[in-house]
Amino acid sequence: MKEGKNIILIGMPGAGKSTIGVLLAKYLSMWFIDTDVLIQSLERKTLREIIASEGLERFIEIEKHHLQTIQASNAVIATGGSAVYDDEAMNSLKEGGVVLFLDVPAEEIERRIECTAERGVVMSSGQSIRELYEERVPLYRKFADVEVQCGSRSQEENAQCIAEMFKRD
Ligand SMILES: Nc1ncnc2c1ncn2[C@@H]1O[C@H](COP(=O)(O)OP(=O)(O)O)[C@@H](O)[C@H]1O
Ligand SMILES: O=C(O)C1=C[C@@H](OP(=O)(O)O)[C@@H](O)[C@H](O)C1
Ligand SMILES: [Mg+2]
Repeated sequence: MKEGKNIILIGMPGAGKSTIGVLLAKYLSMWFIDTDVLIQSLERKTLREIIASEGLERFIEIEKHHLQTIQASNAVIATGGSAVYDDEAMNSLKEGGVVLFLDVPAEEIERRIECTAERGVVMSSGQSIRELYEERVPLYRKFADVEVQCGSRSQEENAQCIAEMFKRD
């Protein structure tokens, strides 16, 4: 990988972007940015509060704004699962590095996420995780340079395996 390039993680909520991302940054001596944490600290509200007060569409606009203002290099960037709803934001992230889709099967995501309302997931009322997965996978694939199957390995194994891919480059 070219010096200074970012590694951008995309995927479903609960796929492990945040937990694997921080390990990957440690293994590769890179910065780590969690865009959810970034948005919360800049907005001084939790994502759940933003979604509750502003609604889903406005949340996506706020997320887009903050994703477009990221000026990072040599960073692992863990995005929120809804980042792919905005083409411009994703293209601006993609310009700065390699986009990895961390794919975890819908059944495993269902096991990991007990309450989508509590987590603040961008989904319509009555939509199931499986339906959300089917809606989003084409979007994750649209922006991904690499797809990594993360369902059957531990977070450390996933991070090690991804780190090896980049050490070889
Ligand atoms: N193999 C695994 N890889 C990543 N996370 C896992 C794994 N197994 C269980 N988990 C759990 O799933 C959750 C993943 O959450 P998180 O990293 O916040 O995902 P995301 O940022 O993609 O929403 C964590 O609670 C983590 O402990
Ligand atoms: O997929 C989603 O709709 C969302 C995922 C969350 O991030 P994680 O993917 O890190 O859980 C966060 O950005 C927001 O609550 C919306
Ligand atoms: Mg996360």
